Amino acid sequence: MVETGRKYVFDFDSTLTRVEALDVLAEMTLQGNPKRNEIVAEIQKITNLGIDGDISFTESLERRIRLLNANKSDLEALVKELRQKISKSIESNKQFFHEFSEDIYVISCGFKEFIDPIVEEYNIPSDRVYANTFKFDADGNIIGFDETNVLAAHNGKIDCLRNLDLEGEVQVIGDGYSDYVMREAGIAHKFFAYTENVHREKATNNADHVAPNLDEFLFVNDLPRNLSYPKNRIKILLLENVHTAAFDNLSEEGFSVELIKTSLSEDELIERIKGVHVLGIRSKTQVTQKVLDAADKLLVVGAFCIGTTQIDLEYSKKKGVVVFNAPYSNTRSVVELAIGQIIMLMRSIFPRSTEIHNGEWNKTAAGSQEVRGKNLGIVGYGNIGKQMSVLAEAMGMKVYYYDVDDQLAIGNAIKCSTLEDLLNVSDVVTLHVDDNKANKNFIGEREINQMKDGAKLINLSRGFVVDIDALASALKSGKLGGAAVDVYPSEPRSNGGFETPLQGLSNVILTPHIGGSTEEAQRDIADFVPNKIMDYINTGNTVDAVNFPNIRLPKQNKAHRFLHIHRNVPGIMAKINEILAQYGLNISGQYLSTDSEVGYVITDLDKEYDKDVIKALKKIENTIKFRVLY
Ligand SMILES: NC(=O)c1ccc[n+]([C@@H]2O[C@H](COP(=O)([O-])OP(=O)(O)OC[C@H]3O[C@@H](n4cnc5c(N)ncnc54)[C@H](O)[C@@H]3O)[C@@H](O)[C@H]2O)c1
Ligand SMILES: O=C(O)[C@H](O)COP(=O)(O)O
Repeated sequence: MVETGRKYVFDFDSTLTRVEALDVLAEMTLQGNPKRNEIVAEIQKITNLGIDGDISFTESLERRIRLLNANKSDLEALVKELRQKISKSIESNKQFFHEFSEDIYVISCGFKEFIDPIVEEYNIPSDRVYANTFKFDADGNIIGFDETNVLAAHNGKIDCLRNLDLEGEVQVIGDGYSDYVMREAGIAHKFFAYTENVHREKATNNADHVAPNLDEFLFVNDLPRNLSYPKNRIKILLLENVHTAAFDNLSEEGFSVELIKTSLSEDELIERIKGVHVLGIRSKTQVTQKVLDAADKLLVVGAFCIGTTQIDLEYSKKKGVVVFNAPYSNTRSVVELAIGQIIMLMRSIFPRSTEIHNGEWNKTAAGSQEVRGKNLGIVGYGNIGKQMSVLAEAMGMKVYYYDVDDQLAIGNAIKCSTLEDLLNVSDVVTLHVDDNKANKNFIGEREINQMKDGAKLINLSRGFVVDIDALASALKSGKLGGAAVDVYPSEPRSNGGFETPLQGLSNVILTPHIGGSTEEAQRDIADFVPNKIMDYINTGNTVDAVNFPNIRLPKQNKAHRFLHIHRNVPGIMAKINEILAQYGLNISGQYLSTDSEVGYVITDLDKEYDKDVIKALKKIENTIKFRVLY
């Protein structure tokens, strides 16, 4: 970073601090006043009218001071309060204010009495703070302001800056009308609309650049900063109506997030993925090779669900794109639905309910049985299968399970060594195998014929697992006594029309892939997946990534972190370390995790180093991705 000869002119209220100081003062002085809320609202209204230029600033100041009813003794408490209200990204970038102190000015229509003590801590001395001053009476009451000060007049900042006659490029950073007019009048060279605390259209519409925080301002100017890359520059695209809490979590972290209600087709996604750093999807969106090739900035795919076969995991890895999912958040929701379905199917509740809807009373015990003592066959004894086992036993069912992996029996469940054994014995078969494509048509005509006559089949796993035509025939012929189906070989991308051969069949419960769609599950996923995403973006952690070498990194402590993803071919590690040694870097930690395809090396090092090392590391043959974090 180079000394630029620029001058930086900061506004105070709602820029350096998150608040308008006079509003805070009003809140304090009017405590106990029965009309407090009314007066505070009036003061805020007048503040905004002044900031937006709808009334003259002098008028706004006069009117507010009249309503304030403040005393000199209140100012100490105000300063104390303002110290707690420094803008977040200003506070985290103190280094900039210290290093560039000589070039930083504050020009504010606020008052030196409270600005000076605040900005002093940011190395800005009183003689570089241009602001109004109060007038007090003999008892210390604030009765007005120094009217001869240029800043007390309408558009006073223009005159103030003109009088300063600063050399070099002058950049103004502020949130309001009075700031951008300095640029408009030609006294400042650039105006940065600062939107970390308030977003004023008049300011943003007239800005040379909108800075959602100081990180952005420092990044654009290549100035020393606390963050390697401003978070607002990280674009996140969330599809398939993921819970809005995910949007809130990621936006609050400072990322730029877009939420789309539906899934997108491959072509649409290819169009939208450009410039996107993080893609959030559920089970419908196909992240194919073509999509990944079009993704020029993609770092992470977050599957806001359990299944991940909709994502080309191997190709993502080759591209250095890390994939996370939510392996447990909706487990319980699926299990509860399946339990409900077992009872509904065994009691033939849906046919009885449909009859009544059609105006028919059919009280009968035919085809209605208790679940107590019946055999439940669980196919796929993973997270969902095991919870099913516990709840079904609690209802008095006898549980049998079959899994391709060696799974430990929970409770009194009985392990079957073949699928056929399980199918032969079960009154209800429930499928919870994973979404592995090898499970296509895993349950077909042959397997259905191995089931007991009149048995029920439940599929909440994946649509392709069951040959749906074979299932429809078995239901029509009476071989099976009922089915509950939540997933289909082909599902629409958004809500609307849908057809399946299972429609209209008796004792068949059809649901639109809602096994995991409960408020609780979606809310939990909306915390779980964003946390994984943020951890990877902010620190490089890949714990729980489904396609990538997992690594839990220690906290970065005043260090810069190099993240190097490469194809796992011999000699890369040696090359990385050769370059680090060549540039004489002081390494405080190095971590490596590999699988057969990729290697992920993380190096923590002292802040001071020759930045050319980055170019050299990026040039190493077989490098897939490289990032610097601080
Ligand atoms: N309907 C929904 O809304 C919904 C919600 C959540 C999960 N799911 C689906 O439920 C399924 C299970 O989820 P989970 O979290 O329990 O997964 P999991 O990975 O924990 O368990 C799957 C189990 O199936 C076993 N398995 C795989 N293929 C098998 C086969 N051919 N025969 C026998 N066992 C086999 C695996 O060994 C594993 O133990 C997944 O397909 C998931 O996508 C659907
Ligand atoms: O994989 C899953 O978790 C389920 O199939 C749920 O998927 P969804 O979030 O698209 O409903």
